[in-house]
Amino acid sequence: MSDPIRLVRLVDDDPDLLAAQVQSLKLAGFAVDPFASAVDALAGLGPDYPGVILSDVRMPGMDGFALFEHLQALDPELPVILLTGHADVAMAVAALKRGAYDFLSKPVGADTLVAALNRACHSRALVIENRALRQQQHEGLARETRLVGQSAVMQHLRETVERLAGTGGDLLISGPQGSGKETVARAIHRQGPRRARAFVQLPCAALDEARFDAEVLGLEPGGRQARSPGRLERAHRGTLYLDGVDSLSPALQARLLALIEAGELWPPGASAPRPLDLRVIASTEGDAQRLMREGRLRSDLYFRLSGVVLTLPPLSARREDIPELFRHFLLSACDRLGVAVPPLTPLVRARLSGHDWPGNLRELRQFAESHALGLSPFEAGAGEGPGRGLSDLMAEYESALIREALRRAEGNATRAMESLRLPRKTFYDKLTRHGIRPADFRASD
Ligand SMILES: Nc1ncnc2c1ncn2[C@@H]1O[C@H](COP(=O)(O)OP(=O)(O)OP(=O)(O)O)[C@@H](O)[C@H]1O
Repeated sequence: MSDPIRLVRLVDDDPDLLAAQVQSLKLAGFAVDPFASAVDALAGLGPDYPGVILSDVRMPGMDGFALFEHLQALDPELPVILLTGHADVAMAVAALKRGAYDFLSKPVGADTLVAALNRACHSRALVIENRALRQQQHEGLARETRLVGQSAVMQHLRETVERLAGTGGDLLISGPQGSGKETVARAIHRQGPRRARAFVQLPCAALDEARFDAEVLGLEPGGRQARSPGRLERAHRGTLYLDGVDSLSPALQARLLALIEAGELWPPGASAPRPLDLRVIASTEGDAQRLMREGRLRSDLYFRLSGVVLTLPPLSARREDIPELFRHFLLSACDRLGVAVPPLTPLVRARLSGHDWPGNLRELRQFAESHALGLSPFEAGAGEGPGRGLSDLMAEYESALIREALRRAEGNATRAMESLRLPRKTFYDKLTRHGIRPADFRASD
């Protein structure tokens, strides 16, 4: 994500305090719109306001709590920070439970205020970005995450997804690599009661002790709150997808479970806990019960999640879906790359019907994408120089995909690695092999 917009609508009926706060926030780099009353602050405010609200509580006429109620009705995801006196703390805690972003007891130190506003702006930017992405999906990208396939297994799966989505409960999805676990989890989220909230993926394979605090809790080394919220906080009221939960160490599984079960988070320095309300969907590559027996999945976590277990079959068990899936991936790729749809050759057809697809849908998708790019190894020969064999073409394709992922992630190696779903070591090995440097994809300041 690019840097968030640091825009604050500031409400205080005391003109001196208002002027002082405007000045200090501007000095800290915020754009500030000051208002002397809640009614003025509401005027002209739409549901997609890109900034955040900072309001005093005690004001004549409409007070800060009433302003919060109006803002909740306008856009429940708009961060509202309330500045309270000692006497209002109980009500402020109640407002927090109803969705206020934070409250700060007066007098507030400049650092505390700036840190809270930075976090709120970041969270707002994520919400706005998510909305834009959702909009794009509705406008055509929906087919990227549609559950394609007419086999009996797929039809049954679609019905199950629809039924489970409505229950809002936690669940576990198991299936071989690339078989569609995340796609199914997203479909359940999208059709469920939390669809307007975030779907946050947590790639468990990438987490060790050090990265757990940063990724899950949004903490910097040393325990300070980072500018961007952790994934748990981002998933509040939405769905948290624990991708490959069995790859987390047992100790981290226990920590994660304790956090989820507590139903609240205590960011360092916070005056009250933040509520944490999650739907948890976890995935494992192997059979979850076996993983539990082998000690790779803690039994308490298993029992929390295993009320419903969905098992996805390998692609080889539903071969009749292969042609439709291939067409779907090919059309999506051509659309995205802006290239004409290449014809299906007998060799490609033979591959589709003859290969076992151990990498399941991901492998089929990559095959369709390489065909869209004219890199299909089975079509090599015409137009390709002598000596360019299958492995050259595959290497070229792999390098192109990694570069594209880094470009999209603006040079952020972790994000690129996650989007490619590669383990850290494999990703860095590939960077070395192809001579790719993430820094080359970062915008120069
Ligand atoms: N039923 C489906 N219809 C269309 N596309 C699908 C379907 N299932 C999966 N895909 C696509 O196949 C690819 C792999 O799917 P996904 O990432 O959901 O698998 P996964 O099981 O979560 O993978 P991993 O084991 O690596 O975590 C993705 O590109 C996804 O968009």
